[in-house]
Amino acid sequence: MITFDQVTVHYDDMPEPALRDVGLTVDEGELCLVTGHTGVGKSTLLGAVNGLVPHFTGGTLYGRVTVDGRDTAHHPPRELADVVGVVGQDPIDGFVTDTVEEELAYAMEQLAIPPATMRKRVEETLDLLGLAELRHRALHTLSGGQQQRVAIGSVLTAHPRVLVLDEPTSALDPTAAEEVLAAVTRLVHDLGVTVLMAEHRLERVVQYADRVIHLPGDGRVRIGPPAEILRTATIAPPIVELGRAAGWSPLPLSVRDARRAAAPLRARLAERAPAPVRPPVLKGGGNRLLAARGVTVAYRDLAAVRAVDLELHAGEVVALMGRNGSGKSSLLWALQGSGPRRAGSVRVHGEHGAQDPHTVSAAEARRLVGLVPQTPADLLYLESVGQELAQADAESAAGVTARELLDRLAPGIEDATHPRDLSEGQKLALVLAVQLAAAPRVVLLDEPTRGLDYRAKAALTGIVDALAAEGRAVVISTHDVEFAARAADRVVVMAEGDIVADGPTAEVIVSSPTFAPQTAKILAPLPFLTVDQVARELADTDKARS
Ligand SMILES: Nc1ncnc2c1ncn2[C@@H]1O[C@H](COP(=O)(O)OP(=O)(O)OP(=O)(O)O)[C@@H](O)[C@H]1O
Ligand SMILES: Nc1ncnc2c1ncn2[C@@H]1O[C@H](COP(=O)(O)OP(=O)(O)OP(=O)(O)O)[C@@H](O)[C@H]1O
Repeated sequence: MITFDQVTVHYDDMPEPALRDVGLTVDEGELCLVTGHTGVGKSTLLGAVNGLVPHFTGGTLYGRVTVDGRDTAHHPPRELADVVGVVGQDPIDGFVTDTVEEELAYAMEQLAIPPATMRKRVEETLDLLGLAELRHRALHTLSGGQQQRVAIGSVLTAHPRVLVLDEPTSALDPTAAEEVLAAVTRLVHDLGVTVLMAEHRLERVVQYADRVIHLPGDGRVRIGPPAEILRTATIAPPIVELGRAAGWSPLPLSVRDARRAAAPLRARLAERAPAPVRPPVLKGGGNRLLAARGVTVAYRDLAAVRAVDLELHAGEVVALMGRNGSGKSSLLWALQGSGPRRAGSVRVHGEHGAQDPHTVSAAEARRLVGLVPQTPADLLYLESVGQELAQADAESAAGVTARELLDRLAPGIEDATHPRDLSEGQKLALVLAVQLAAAPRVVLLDEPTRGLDYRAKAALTGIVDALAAEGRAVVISTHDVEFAARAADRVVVMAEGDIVADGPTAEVIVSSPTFAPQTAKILAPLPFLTVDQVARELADTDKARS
């Protein structure tokens, strides 16, 4: 269905090609997962399938890509729209209309599908993706996850035979992600749709993949069965890390298989008490940095945040979790001061006593509370990476430079590169570096792991740990349960604008079928959250024995 024949893609001004001599064939009805570190060329590979690369991105494509027999060199994306549906990494970028219903119908209108069929498919898709209540909403008023669902829906309505999905679940809550992936898998199994999907959160998708295309980073690709590729890949979900640490063969890829393989491991770990979980940071242990009382955010008659009380203390890393649309971003913007707040108060303790970031100057507010938004590229406006970094350092008083932070998150980005030409993960890493260099008292990160590989997430965990150790408070709104398990001491869960749970990470997420990380699911009832904890425990057991 899709063939790449000796494909090399070279972007102008880049020293090395993004793809080099790639040859591969994806059969009809196959679901292929594309993996690789941040910025290795996954989006480039996906973009080449419908000709977005190079027709829209610039650069040069050598070799030949065909889809359903059509050569993309001679068919621009528009002429492939009846065969290939593409969902890009940033849903807002792809929207062409104003409301949910219009967006769902747009692709079909372009293909001149009869109105009666269109109507039926729009209704089906609204149900399939849980969008019925939002059908008349303006797209720009939707939460990040709601927008991502619309983007996926708008592609599905056209019934393409090939689906190209670039990180399709990055903004979705765990349940929504499962539902969307189940829907995609059904298309593959029942209708023979061919899917090429790039995703960093392998724990969510690997069990659905027929084959994995791994980009090791030199522009080439390896393709093979998931278990075979993941045995040696530098990128692996927790389940695979655990399997490697425990020496399981064959490597299980689903929690169910892993639980079976894990019986001896559970027995060995159970021998030792006490529980190994990282001791929860006591709430109130550090100084109180932020106190929010009765914070209410409403958009006309929709109450997004309802009278929320929240305290943040020095040294805390808090994960803010909850369904799409539960009010997380609205709460963060209200805490930061520039978002709407209908009622309530926010006090941040800075050099000049307790201040409301909403009433001080923008520069002062930045030193109190820093926020990295869900679409970080909005914050990049200079001509080069170097200028962005220099500007951040000029404004900051922190001991670490923005360049140092960037190199820890995404190594190898040159000063001269235009921010526009960075991959999504690289853009995020740049914005994180710029914001964190300012070292505000309270750091708010809205879904900061989109586009980040496991290595970058580990680096981000290290950076937020260091910020906390310096006496700052960090709040991370995230759907990435594996990241939350590693990075956060405390988890706050929101539902429909309320805080419904607040406590130490282990307590809040282990007991939750939605938020439990893979390690917890595999080793339950033992209280392990991460592979690192298991590995440490095994090392200690070995030491005790010898
Ligand atoms: N239009 C462009 N012009 C110049 N360079 C580009 C362009 N698009 C991407 N690049 C570069 O090509 C490389 C591969 O980018 P690509 O977006 O394919 O990576 P990716 O694997 O999808 O990354 P991520 O995991 O962050 O989504 C990156 O180094 C990026 O900076
Ligand atoms: N400008 C707006 N106008 C109207 N409604 C809005 C607006 N912004 C957000 N909403 C609605 O408020 C609710 C909360 O949105 P918010 O973005 O805070 O959720 P979230 O928990 O961050 O979601 P996600 O996990 O999908 O990012 C959602 O139902 C959303 O549709």
